[in-house]
Amino acid sequence: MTNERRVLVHADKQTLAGAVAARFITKTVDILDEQDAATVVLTGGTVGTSVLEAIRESPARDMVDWSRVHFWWGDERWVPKDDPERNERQARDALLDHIAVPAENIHPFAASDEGIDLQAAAARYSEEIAEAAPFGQPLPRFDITFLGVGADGHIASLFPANPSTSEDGANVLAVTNSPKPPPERLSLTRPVINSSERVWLVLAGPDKASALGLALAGASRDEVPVAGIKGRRRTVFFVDREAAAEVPENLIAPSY
Ligand SMILES: O=C(O)[C@H](O)[C@@H](O)[C@H](O)[C@H](O)COP(=O)(O)O
Repeated sequence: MTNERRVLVHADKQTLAGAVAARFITKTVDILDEQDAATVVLTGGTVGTSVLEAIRESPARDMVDWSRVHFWWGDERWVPKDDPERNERQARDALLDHIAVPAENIHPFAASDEGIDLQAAAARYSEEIAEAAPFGQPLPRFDITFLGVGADGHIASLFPANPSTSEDGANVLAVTNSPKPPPERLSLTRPVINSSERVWLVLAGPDKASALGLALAGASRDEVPVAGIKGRRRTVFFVDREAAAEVPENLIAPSY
């Protein structure tokens, strides 16, 4: 199988979430057959959260040995720990609080009410990522990284025409001018995201069609950040029909 970006189209958002959940469970079981642990990077956003809910509701859920799965985040909103807008809070409600994953396997960003400022929170997460890396390696092996995609083509908290989007000298960014509220966020940088073995992008709805079409047609990664995303082994766009409206036919994988 090549590392070319693949587009898998599903009838609607609910079907998409169910299909991604099933694929995630199967792939994670396979990874754990070959490795001691599986490392997953979660995304915020409604589609990413729907996928976590579908994993929770899957009858196959506990085929995964959750004790060997680690969870990180691609980005986080700079809000208090228990704010319902916090990606960690939404992921715990959707899945993490419902599976037997050890607390020490969950690696959230700091929250705005934990006594450090945004810049220090970015530095701390960058250090935690580096500390989790195998000896001699700069980064952990991220086996699956989920990303939602904004209508403007943003991924994580990397937004168009924003100098921080092309920042590649750090692992984690402090974002202070996000066009998507809240304005202050924390985000992995593009090189860290692209260090992932697999990047799974999940998007649904007609408002995503333009960004996806542009990205696959070769748009600038600074103008359409999702255009600059590519995993080391696999890059799969899981989309619904509405989001696929501007995807060239030859890029759409046959649906079984
Ligand atoms: O913290 C966030 O807001 C997300 O990480 C963000 O990147 C999100 O994934 C996209 O905006 C898509 O969101 P939807 O899936 O809700 O369209």
